[in-house]
Amino acid sequence: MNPLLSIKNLVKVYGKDTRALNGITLDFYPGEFIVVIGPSGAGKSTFIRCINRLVNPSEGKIIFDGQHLEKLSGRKLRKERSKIGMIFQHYNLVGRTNVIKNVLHGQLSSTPLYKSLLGLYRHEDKQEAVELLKKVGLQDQIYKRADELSGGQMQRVGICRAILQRPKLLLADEPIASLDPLSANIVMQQLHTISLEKKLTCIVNLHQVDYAKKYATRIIGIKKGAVVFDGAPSRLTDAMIQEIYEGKESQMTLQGKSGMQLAVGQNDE
Ligand SMILES: Nc1ncnc2c1ncn2[C@@H]1O[C@H](COP(=O)(O)OP(=O)(O)OP(=O)(O)O)[C@@H](O)[C@H]1O
Repeated sequence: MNPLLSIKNLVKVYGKDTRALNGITLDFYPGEFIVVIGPSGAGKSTFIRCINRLVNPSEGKIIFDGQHLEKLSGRKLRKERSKIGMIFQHYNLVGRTNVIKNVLHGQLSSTPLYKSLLGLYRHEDKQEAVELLKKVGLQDQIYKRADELSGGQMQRVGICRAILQRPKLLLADEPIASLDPLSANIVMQQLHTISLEKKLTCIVNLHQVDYAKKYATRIIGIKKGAVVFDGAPSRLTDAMIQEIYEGKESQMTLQGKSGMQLAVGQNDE
């Protein structure tokens, strides 16, 4: 099987000498649900954001669906980017706009500007938006303003928006970091279920090792901008987790009572 995404020797240097990514080479295959873990400052967000060029890499290649994304700009970049859905930690919804319009924003790249300004969305897009919102249990919130929702509900809207874009690849940058454990559990479950149903390739940054083990088909551990683990969840031993989070064991609970309270704490390096 050909990879959907090939990353070759990806380097990102911020400013003069903050080397956030130190030469990452990875292939991602269709249908994988990949969770990226690592301590705070390891480079997880930078890695995810380089893939869709929200952050421009300093060196390396990003070959997605046969296109060298690192070489693209303008309209060509926007076209390729429209095949990559993104879910953000802080949701990035338009607060004063209602839920369904926020979801329909996922289709903006393929909707003519005048139509989106007039709110003239395609019937099939509206139908699918409603279906998606039902799937995540938000059928009663469709016409509510986004800023009236809870964090967990907002993130579920964020998932629907990304899915309505009909992406080949879904990126999620700490999608549950701002949520309480119960909402986090619901969001992860729904993200996983929808990705499976739509046969999407999904790359998710998480601080919670337990969720990584529960949902990932493959876990990638990043430390100081380099890959230090790449394998099946069953291969991620406690010793390996300690190695990845070296010196931060005290902030990490490996087995919480509720089975979902296993956050790896952030530090302020
Ligand atoms: N815009 C930026 N300008 C300068 N340095 C940055 C910028 N963004 C990130 N960095 C630095 O790059 C390194 C990697 O940061 P990044 O946010 O990618 O890590 P992370 O693993 O996602 O961390 P966290 O889990 O805390 O979000 C850190 O040293 C960080 O301070």
